[in-house]
Amino acid sequence: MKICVIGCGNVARVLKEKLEEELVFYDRHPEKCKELCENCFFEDPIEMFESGCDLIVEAASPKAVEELGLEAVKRADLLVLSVGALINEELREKLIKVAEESGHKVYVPSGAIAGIDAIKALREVGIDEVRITVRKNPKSLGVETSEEKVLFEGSAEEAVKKFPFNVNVVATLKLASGAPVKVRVVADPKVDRNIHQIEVISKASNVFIRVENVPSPYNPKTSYLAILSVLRTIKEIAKGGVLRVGT
Ligand SMILES: NC(=O)C1=CN([C@@H]2O[C@H](COP(=O)(O)OP(=O)(O)OC[C@H]3O[C@@H](n4cnc5c(N)ncnc54)[C@H](O)[C@@H]3O)[C@@H](O)[C@H]2O)C=CC1
Ligand SMILES: O=C([O-])CC(=O)C(=O)O
Repeated sequence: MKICVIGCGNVARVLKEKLEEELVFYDRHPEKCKELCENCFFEDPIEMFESGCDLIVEAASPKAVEELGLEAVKRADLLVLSVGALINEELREKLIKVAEESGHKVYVPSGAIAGIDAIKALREVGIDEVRITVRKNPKSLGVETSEEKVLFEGSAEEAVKKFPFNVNVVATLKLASGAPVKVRVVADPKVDRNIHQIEVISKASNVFIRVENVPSPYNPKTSYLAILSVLRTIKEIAKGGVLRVGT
């Protein structure tokens, strides 16, 4: 399997360390790819997409999904990590349409959260409410404060606009649940983990999820779990397999 990666940052680095598949990269800053590997990067994303990718992994930014998502999914299956971009219904629908027309898939891994399996199942009875509190060290949220501070309370749509590199998980919750998602973002100098606390209220179950994620090695904003989730998704795609576990 040949995997083409958009973005040569933290996620890309770990993929390079952990995967045995053939990997090639593109980044709007080619010097970042050069650091990663001298001979396996492209300066032009379309050239990379046309080099015969089996899977394109977006590990860059919501902006990259807007700029390159459609061109990517025309040519291969696409895994989107900057899920915040998909909260935009117009872009999401276009991406789905192009994927259908070209016979490709769009994968959205669970990323830095858990419980997507139950949330998808509960959709069958309708979900009344989803709430998430994202708690990170102030440094990860780009603020300075010596005490706990609520930076944001509002909708998923507003949250992803305000914190494009910190709350992609909110968009994942929204896509999985189909319900309104109420978001709080808290800067907490006492924590050194990225903590996501989720409550899902429905007729069939109330679900309470708390993940306390170790930040990833090259970017503390991004939880290591998010990269593990990408790795596992790629391995399951590569393996095919008949046994599918989880909703
Ligand atoms: N779905 C989820 O649960 C999670 C999603 N993420 C998202 O995954 C993405 C990757 O994360 P990291 O590797 O930690 O970020 P990073 O900041 O370490 O690396 C991103 C790389 O992408 C490049 N890039 C950004 N915009 C681009 C564009 N428009 N075109 C080409 N290259 C571009 C940057 O130059 C940088 O080298 C981020 O958007 C992050 O917010 C992170 C954590 C959890
Ligand atoms: O990695 C995390 O903890 C969450 C994150 O940055 C995001 O959702 O964008």
